[in-house]
Order: sequence, then C-alpha cells, then structure tokens
Amino acid sequence: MPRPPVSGHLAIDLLRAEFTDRLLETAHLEAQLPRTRRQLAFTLLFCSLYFLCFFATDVAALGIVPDTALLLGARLLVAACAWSCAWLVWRRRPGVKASRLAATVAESVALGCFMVIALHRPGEFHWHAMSLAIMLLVIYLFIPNRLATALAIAAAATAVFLGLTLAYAGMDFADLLTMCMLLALVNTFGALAARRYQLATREEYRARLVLEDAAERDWLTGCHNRRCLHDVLLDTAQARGHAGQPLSVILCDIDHFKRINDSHGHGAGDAVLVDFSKLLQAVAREGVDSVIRYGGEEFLLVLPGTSLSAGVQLAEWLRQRCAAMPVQGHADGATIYTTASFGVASCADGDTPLLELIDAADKLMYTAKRNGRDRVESLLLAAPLPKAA
Ligand SMILES: Nc1nc2c(ncn2[C@@H]2O[C@H](COP(=O)(O)OP(=O)(O)OP(=O)(O)O)[C@@H](O)[C@H]2O)c(=O)[nH]1
Repeated sequence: MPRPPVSGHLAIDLLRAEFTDRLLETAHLEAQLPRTRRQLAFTLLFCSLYFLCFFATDVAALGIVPDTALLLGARLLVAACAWSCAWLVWRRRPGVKASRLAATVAESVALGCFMVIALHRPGEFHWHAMSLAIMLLVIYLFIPNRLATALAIAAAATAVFLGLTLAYAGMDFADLLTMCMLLALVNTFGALAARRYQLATREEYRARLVLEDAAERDWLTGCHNRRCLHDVLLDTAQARGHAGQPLSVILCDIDHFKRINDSHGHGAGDAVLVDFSKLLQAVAREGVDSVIRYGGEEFLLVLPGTSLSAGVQLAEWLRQRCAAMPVQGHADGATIYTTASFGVASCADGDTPLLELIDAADKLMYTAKRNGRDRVESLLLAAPLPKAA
C-alpha cells in the first residue's frame, strides 16, 4: 500500500531526540534496526575484549592473590554477558525493544563489575575515573539505546562511583572536586553528542521520507502519481486480488477541460483539478483505496474488495457530485461547473492483473466520452483462462 501523505506528523521532540509521533518513531527505529544490531554486536564484542585485557592491570596492581581471582571472575562475567547479548543480537535478530534491553543489561553488568573492581583497587581511583569516563562515552555514543536510558545509566553510574570514591578512596577535597567536575563534563558532552547523533539520524530519515513522498505524489493535487502506481501499487493491489476478493478500478476524465483552460486560464484549470481530486480523495478509504493522477485531467481510483455494482454506484455518485460542484476560477472570479466521464472495470475474484483492469477502464472511459460525456460505463472482466499445463 502506498504511504499516507507525510505532513504535520514529522516533528522531532528536541529534548528527547525522538519523533513526537510514536508510530513514526517506531518506523524509524525499525528502519535503523539492521544498522543498530551491527553496531551493538560489534561494540559489545570489542569493549568486552578490552575489558578482559585490563585484567593485566589487576595482576600488576595486586599481584596473584585471592582478590585477583575475584576480579578475573568479574571481568569474565562482563565478557560472558556481552558475548551472549552480542550473539543474541547478531544471530536471533531481535526487535527494537529486545535490542535495547540487551544493550541496557550489558551496560549495567559492565558498570556493576567495574565498581567491584574499583573497590578492590582503592588506591587508584584517579585511574578508575578515567576508565569510567571512557565507559560513559561508549554508553552515550557507541551502544545504541534511547537517549533517556543512556543518560539514566550514565548518571547513576557516576553517582555510585563518586559515592565509592568519597567512602573508600581517601581523596582530599581538591582532588574529589576536580574528579566530580571532570565526570560532570564527560556526562554533559556525552549526552549532548548522543542527542546530536540521535537528532541527525531522525533528520536524515525525515528528509528521506519527504523525498520519497515527493517522488510518489503529484505536486498539484497531492494524489499519487504514475510512478507510485508502477513502483508500489501494482504489486500490493495484485496481492490483495489473489486473496480472492473482488477488485475494481475507476478511471475518470474531466470533460472539455481544455475549454476551461482556454476560457478562464490555467489557474482556473488547476483549481478544477484540485477540487475534483479532493472529491476523489474524500471517498477513498484510508489504507485501502488509492487515488492516482493518471494523466493531465485523468484520475484513477483503485478499490480493493469492491464489486462491480459498488464501483458503479460510487462512480455514479462522483459523477453527480462533480456536475453539481461549483469551482471558483480565481483570476476572472467566475464560478465554473464541469462534468466528468467514468469507466469502471472489475473482476470478481482478483485474478485479473491490475494493468488489464486499468486498460479496460480506460477504454470504457473513452466509450463514455463517445456516448455524450458526463456518464459512467462499466464492465465485469471474466477471469483469465487457466494456463495449459
Ligand atoms: N490547468 C492545467 N491544465 C492541464 C494540466 N495538465 C494538463 N492540462 C491540460 O488539459 C487539457 C486536456 O485537453 P484534452 O486532452 O483535449 O481533453 P478535454 O479538453 O478534456 O476533452 P475531452 O477529454 O475529450 O472531454 C490540455 O489543454 C492540457 O494542457 C494541469 O496540470 N493544469
């Protein structure tokens, strides 16, 4: 099904760095998911290997003592957790929520074990602060998660670490203050950079949506264009047809449109096109029917699940409404009345290819023109004969 128009629902909440529209935010995260999974799996593997390598510093600081084994256990726990999460993300291809949960679990386990290691090496809190700063930057910038979650985890870890420093490091006030301010700085710039990155990916996604929408829509009327019909609609409408439902198409053309242009100017002609297309768009069921500007003053309605009689009824209703609809011809102030001719082609079980239905409706519309215009012609197409084996 072609997308609904992208209009006012593209706003981004600048504080949370997320789309305000929940559905759009979800669509964006789903679109990002393959990249998110790759980034998460790689970061978890890379960082856990580094975390393991740092066991060398435990041995250098403590020597081989019972505590060293404990610290090795903590580091192995982090590696096991990170590798499990990376494997899950890489192999099982989880959705957005599960990927974020994996990121949060890995971050929490790593920070928890880091605190244990810091506690067992209380003489080196200066170095631990540096390690924590690097871990915080990884959390903000490299592990894909919600900005709010990353901020909460990083802030909580910083608070716990400063509490441990105060309780166990025996640091003088000046050192403690410097550490507090440096960690606050890391958190501030980490959060700002993460926000900037999150905003950039959403702005990129929004620009893509706007461009795709512009490529698939007619600028004047907002209806889908022929490109959309061929790129998007042909497959989906036919898929619906194969489900055994009826399928109808209506092709309509404004009568003597050239005369409107010639008598009232192209601006008035455009106003007629816009008002006529609004009439068609108003009857289209959202997410089901499609309205396509097929040519200059020709429009196509694709109506899945609509029988011939329902299609004819709709076309007849549109014909009457069009004939009774006054359009203001802007430049000369004239009120313009116009009519349109309609061709309706249907198939009962959706087996007829959409292009064949459109072709039939086109011929029927020209029959309506030949028969005096301002009328509806219709035809039920027989199901194609089964192919010989
Ligand atoms: N104002 C305006 N005119 C357009 C647009 N696209 C096509 N046209 C004009 O639509 C007119 C179509 O004329 P014809 O094909 O002769 O059709 P008609 O006058 O409606 O005659 P019948 O279809 O036989 O009833 C041409 O003059 C085109 O220039 C558009 O976007 N805006």
